[in-house]
Amino acid sequence: MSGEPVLRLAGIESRYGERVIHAGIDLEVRRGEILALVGGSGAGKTTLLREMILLRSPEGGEIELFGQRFGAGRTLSAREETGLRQRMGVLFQSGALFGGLNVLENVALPLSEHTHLPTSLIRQLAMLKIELTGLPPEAASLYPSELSGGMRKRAALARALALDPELLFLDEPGSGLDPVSARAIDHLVGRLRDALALTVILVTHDLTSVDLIADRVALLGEGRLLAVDTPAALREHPDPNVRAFFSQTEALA
Ligand SMILES: Nc1ncnc2c1ncn2[C@@H]1O[C@H](COP(=O)(O)OP(=O)(O)OP(=O)(O)O)[C@@H](O)[C@H]1O
Repeated sequence: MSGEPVLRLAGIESRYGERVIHAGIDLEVRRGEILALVGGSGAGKTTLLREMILLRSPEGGEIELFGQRFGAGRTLSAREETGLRQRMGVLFQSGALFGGLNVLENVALPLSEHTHLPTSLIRQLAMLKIELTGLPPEAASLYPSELSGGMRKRAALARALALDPELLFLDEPGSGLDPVSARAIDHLVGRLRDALALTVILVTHDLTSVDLIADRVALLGEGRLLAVDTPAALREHPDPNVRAFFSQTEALA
């Protein structure tokens, strides 16, 4: 993976009141790669994810997304923000599907909000995304409460892909799933990355998932990035804290 960076973090500082969560994070995410963001509970993964998806502004430092810079010193205009949002898809941990809408309506929603396409075309595009995520066509008319955990993740993924994003954020995609379903989601993410030339940022606790699909891993701890490298290299890393993260996490798994 040697694509140009689509996302760059420079000196990111994040605080809640007096509490420092990030004390200077530098990271580049290259086009076409799957980068896993890992770290102990409370390390600040979700906070960093929220900053990357424009839901939170860092207290210091700068983010460059698709060449556009923003952060503590520069806020985006509403128009710039909308432009960036349309180029990224987010799969939230909860799935965040609307319970009152069926799968087709959930997946069609971003298309009806952000495009002026005719309804019939929106339905066709939504069906395409539903099928891309491995759901059977019959699932389109089901409501979230009628889906299994794995199907719910797939439906949420179909919605995240609705606007053909270049960059996909996945927050704990395997959470709440049995190991077989979690591995199926990993394989799906890997296939979608290849088929759609996506760049993927994956926040996870699941090291099996990291080994299966991540090209690189960024390990957060002590307010900084302790290491960024391939999963194999991090297991052999010279810093014992980095190696310890992997052995402790594996011992707990
Ligand atoms: N809105 C908030 N206000 C105050 N403190 C917060 C807020 N959100 C998160 N924190 C604190 O910031 C720290 C980092 O939280 P964050 O959720 O980013 O970590 P995480 O690595 O995603 O953790 P986990 O793996 O447990 O989800 C935690 O100690 C958390 O309690």
